[in-house]
Formats: sequence, structure tokens, C-alpha cells
Amino acid sequence: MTAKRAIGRHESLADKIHRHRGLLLVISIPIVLIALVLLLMPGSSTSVSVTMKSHEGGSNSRGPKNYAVIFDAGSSGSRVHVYCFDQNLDLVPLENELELFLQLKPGLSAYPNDPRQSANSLVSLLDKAEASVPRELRPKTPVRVGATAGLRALGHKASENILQAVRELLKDRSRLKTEANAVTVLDGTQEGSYQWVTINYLLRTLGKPYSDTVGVVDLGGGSVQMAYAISEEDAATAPKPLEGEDSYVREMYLKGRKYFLYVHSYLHYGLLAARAEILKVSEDSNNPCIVTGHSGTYKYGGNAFKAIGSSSGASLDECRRVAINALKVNDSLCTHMKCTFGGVWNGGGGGGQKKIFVASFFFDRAAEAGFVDPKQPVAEVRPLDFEKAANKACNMRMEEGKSKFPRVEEDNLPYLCLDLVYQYTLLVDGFGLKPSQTITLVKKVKYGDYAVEAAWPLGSAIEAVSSP
Ligand SMILES: O=c1[nH]cnc2c1ncn2[C@@H]1O[C@H](COP(=O)(O)OP(=O)(O)O)[C@@H](O)[C@H]1O
Ligand SMILES: [Ca+2]
Repeated sequence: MTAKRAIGRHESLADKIHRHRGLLLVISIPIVLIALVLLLMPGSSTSVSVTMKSHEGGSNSRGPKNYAVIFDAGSSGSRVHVYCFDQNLDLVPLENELELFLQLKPGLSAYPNDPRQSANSLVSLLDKAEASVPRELRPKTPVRVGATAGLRALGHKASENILQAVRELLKDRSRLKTEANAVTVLDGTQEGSYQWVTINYLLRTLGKPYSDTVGVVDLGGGSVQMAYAISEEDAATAPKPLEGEDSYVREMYLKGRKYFLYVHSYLHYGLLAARAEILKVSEDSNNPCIVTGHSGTYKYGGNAFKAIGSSSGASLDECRRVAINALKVNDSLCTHMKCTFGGVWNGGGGGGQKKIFVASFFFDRAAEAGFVDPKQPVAEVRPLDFEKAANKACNMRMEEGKSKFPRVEEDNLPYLCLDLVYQYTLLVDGFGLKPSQTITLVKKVKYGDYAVEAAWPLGSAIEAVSSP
């Protein structure tokens, strides 16, 4: 025994390798095979953006509670979400809600020439978010800032200056942990996949077969995303993306299952960007989408557009035609099996798109138009509800607005016909939904006794607390 131990202690590395060669061979064969498969995979898909391990064994080496602070630097406003997860990656309450959620307007991109002021617009959110994390956990708590369409559209130099100012703000003012790449412009497919993770996490469909998951649409101010899980066979036939675009399919491991996620983000097709596209068409004259009695200018992305209603009234049909043109639905660019619009592959449909959860401006406008209850977290509607409301909005005069649509914000009233027509057109002509198909408009998703905002930052938080 003693002799053996003595030998073991003085064994050289070469001896060890020799002694364990059988074991090493067994371990290395699958590693080499996996590496080969990864190398040979077609260029149509990128792998793992959100890795969420199954935590059944409670193998998380961190403390019992993990906080994450995620800033959503959206084109129309900035928001912060603070979440707290237990070891099983379940959300646990912070005080009496499952998240801290705060928001303000305008967004970072409203200060294109003043990076410091842009970054400082986050101070009040940062201070309150940090205060909600227990003092001793702050240095272990990741903070991320994800900017979306607003900074994407601003161009590289201006947006990088703003992000740098935000990095400095976090360093100077906060004790939260900033990982490398914590402050970035999210690419559109990342934003779409986080949104899909958020909603399916809250619905507890992650880990189930892909056809039990739900698809998501997120209509922001600057861009719109669609994401849904597809079969491995469909993923294999994904066309190559257009030049300069991200690939169509992301592979993700979530709760022990591999998903092939079709995801696409359409930059410049967000609701506020679409208003500009639609107003451009009429230049200095009347626009068929603007409510009668309004004459003004619409500002977007540093440009101003005339927004003048015709004295004979807005027209649903004419406005539809302009919106369809703006979407480039019948674009000759479509070289794939089937396209949505603008030459983009539609993902092939299938089980992961049977149920669609539609978020952000879809919910907000439906609430303002009065066909969903803003106090409810979700509402089941059909695209034709948008058309019906559009018909009413396009046929009113400005002075009737308050009585016909009491919930509409004053600034939105001249554009209510335009917004509702665009939303209907996007769903039906763009994404190819039937006007009568039931879809779920979502603001929040019920999770146990609570309701959580249906927004991409939760997907990012899940990644932040589950990555090594
Ligand atoms: O966390 C959220 N909860 C509810 N609504 C949200 C949340 N985040 C964004 N929104 C909604 O998204 C819309 C604005 O989109 P945003 O400013 O994020 O544009 P972007 O995504 O194109 O950058 C608004 O209707 C806003 O209310
Ligand atoms: Ca957004």
C-alpha cells in the first residue's frame, strides 16, 4: 500500500496519460465528433444565444438568490427591469412584485449629439434599480444595457459614443457587476430570441416539444420582430439570409431541450418608423391615413414629415394601399419558398406558430382604440378587430376623437387611422395571418400569483444569471 502510494505521488504526467489512455480515448471521441459536426454545419444557422441549463439538481454554485438588472434602451423610451431568481431559476418576488419595472421617455437616441446627457438620462432608473438589490449582493449582480432600434438607426459612431458614456456612468456610479459586452446595441435577432424566451419562460413551455411553444411578435417604435420555434428539418432548409442580414435560425438549449428558433427583425418597420414611411409618400399634400382636421408635422429620426388630413376624410382603402406599398409585400426580392415582406423568408410556419403572442404597440393601440381592457394583462383578438377599429378611426374628424376614442393619448389621435391600418396590414399582408385568426395581445404574462412584463429583458436576465 505504502509503496503504491509513493509510486503514485511521483508519477510523471506522461505516466498518468499512459495509465488513463483508455479513459481519455473514450472522452475524446465524442468531443472530436461534436467539433466535426459543428464545423460541418451549414451557414444557415448560428448556435446558442441563450443557454439556459436545466437546474433540476440545484447545481447552481451561486448563492440562493441571483439578481439581474437589465436596461431596455428602446427607441421611444428607456426602461429598467430588476429580477430575482432562486436556484431553480424560478422568479421570486422583490417586495410585492416579481420584478422592479421603471420607465421614462425619451430614449437614449433622443440625444444624438450629447452622449453624456444621453447616458445621464438613465441615472434615476439606475439609482432605483440598484437600491432594490441587497447591498451585499450588488457586486455579484450583473447589469446589462441593451439598446434596440433607436441606436441601431443612429449609426455606428454616434451610438458607440452614447454606449461609451453609459459604460462610464455605470463604472462611476454603480457597484453592480458589468461583464464584457454588458452595454451594447442588441442585434435584432437577439432581441427577438430574448422576447421568445421571456414569453415561453413565463408560460412554462420551455423544455416542452417545439410545437407546444408559442410564437411571438414584438412591435416596437423602430423595428418589429417575429420569432417562433421550427422543426429541425425546416431549420435545415433555411435559406441564406440577404446580404448584411443575420441568419434566420438560432439554435438554443433551454431546460434540457434543443430548439431551432426562426427569428427575424425588420428594422424601420416599427410603428413610429412606419408612420414616417407612410407620410413620405404624400410629401406636402394630403395623406389618406391622417385624420381629417389635422394639419401638422411628424418628427422621426431627426426628420420632419408633413401630416395633413384631407378635407374629405381619411380613407381606409387608400391608406391600406399606401401601407401595403410601404411594406413591399409583393417585392420581387422574394426568392425563397415563401416570404413575409421585403424579401424575407417566412420561416415555413408549423406548430411553433400555432399560437401567437403579440406585444408592445399592438397591445397599446388596441387599448387606446378601446377594444381591449388596458387593466388586463392579455387579450384575445383577431386581426380584423384592428380593421374594424381602423374603419371607425379613419371615418372620424379630429374634434370627434375624444368622444369616439376616450382612451387615446392626444398626440396619437391624428395617427390613429394610420396606426391601426398599419397594424392590420402588418399582421395580414405582412405576416400572412388570416383576418379571423385568434391572436393573444400581451402586456404582461401571469406567473403564479403575479404578472410579469412581456418584454425581452427577462430573456436576457435568464442568460445573464445562467451563464458561467
Ligand atoms: O417592458 C415593457 N412592458 C410593456 N410595454 C413595453 C415594454 N417595453 C416596451 N414596451 C412597449 O414597446 C413600445 C415601444 O417600443 P420601443 O421604444 O421599445 O421601440 P424599439 O423596440 O423599436 O426600440 C411601446 O408601446 C412600449 O409601451
Ligand atoms: Ca422594444
